[in-house]
Amino acid sequence: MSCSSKGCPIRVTDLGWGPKPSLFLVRGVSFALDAGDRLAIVGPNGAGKTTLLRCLYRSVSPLEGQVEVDGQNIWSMTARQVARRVAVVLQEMPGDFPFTVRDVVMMGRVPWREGLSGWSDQDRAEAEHALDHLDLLRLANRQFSTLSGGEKQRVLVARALAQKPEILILDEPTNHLDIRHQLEILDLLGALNLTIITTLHDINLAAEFASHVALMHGGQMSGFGAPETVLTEQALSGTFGVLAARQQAEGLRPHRFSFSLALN
Ligand SMILES: Nc1ncnc2c1ncn2[C@@H]1O[C@H](COP(=O)(O)OP(=O)(O)OP(=O)(O)O)[C@@H](O)[C@H]1O
Repeated sequence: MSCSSKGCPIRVTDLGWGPKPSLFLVRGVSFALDAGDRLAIVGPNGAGKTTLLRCLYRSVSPLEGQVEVDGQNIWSMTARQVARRVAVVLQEMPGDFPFTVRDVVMMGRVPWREGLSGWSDQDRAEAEHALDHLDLLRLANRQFSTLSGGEKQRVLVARALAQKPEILILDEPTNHLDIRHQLEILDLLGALNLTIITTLHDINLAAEFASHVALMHGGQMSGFGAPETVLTEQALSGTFGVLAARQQAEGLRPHRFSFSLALN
């Protein structure tokens, strides 16, 4: 597997992390993605999805195992080197801070800034391109804090794209978005030619979006592979404690599920 403009491979081997050695929140997680693959991580609340992501974007150092980006352990790289290859869109919204939308998107260029130099023409061009791509040019001079949740989310995706990453990691990118914007953002992400790793709570959206699905439960990855292999009625029912029923195939949407509470 080699690096290209179409994203970059990532390999996770026997990964484990917790706030202390006696408390692992994720453990024994292994998987590999090739350049351009799209992974959706699904699982119930508290399964360890966000914790796993934190290990992948070098926020916390694993207690066990390793994460390699294009064959290189991310902890043998500087934070800046990783930030040039891996961008992150998190659930938490920055608080009430006095930046415009354009300022926030420009922050994506920080890993590329040399020393104390100001923004280069390329930095400005990449930020404008990202603003345009997310249909944000008309909001570029607005204060970020005045935006709706959905608009903020799009700005944070634009900031990540301005970073020109090869791997894009997202934690619930469809949070705060109405159904139209959910579909739009996944459509946009799917067209990016990057390696994408995202948590998603909506199983049907995950099945449509992803080339690979990982099922997380109790800090472990209980399934990994193609959506049609991993997302079975039995696996979903067991993992989420519900009754999952696969619906009749509908043309381009063969993996749709409906869910109901399991009766004890
Ligand atoms: N620093 C910490 N110390 C102790 N427990 C923690 C810490 N961070 C997270 N946890 C716990 O670890 C578990 C996994 O949390 P995590 O946020 O990874 O789950 P998640 O699958 O992303 O959940 P959700 O779908 O609700 O966002 C949760 O029970 C959480 O309370």
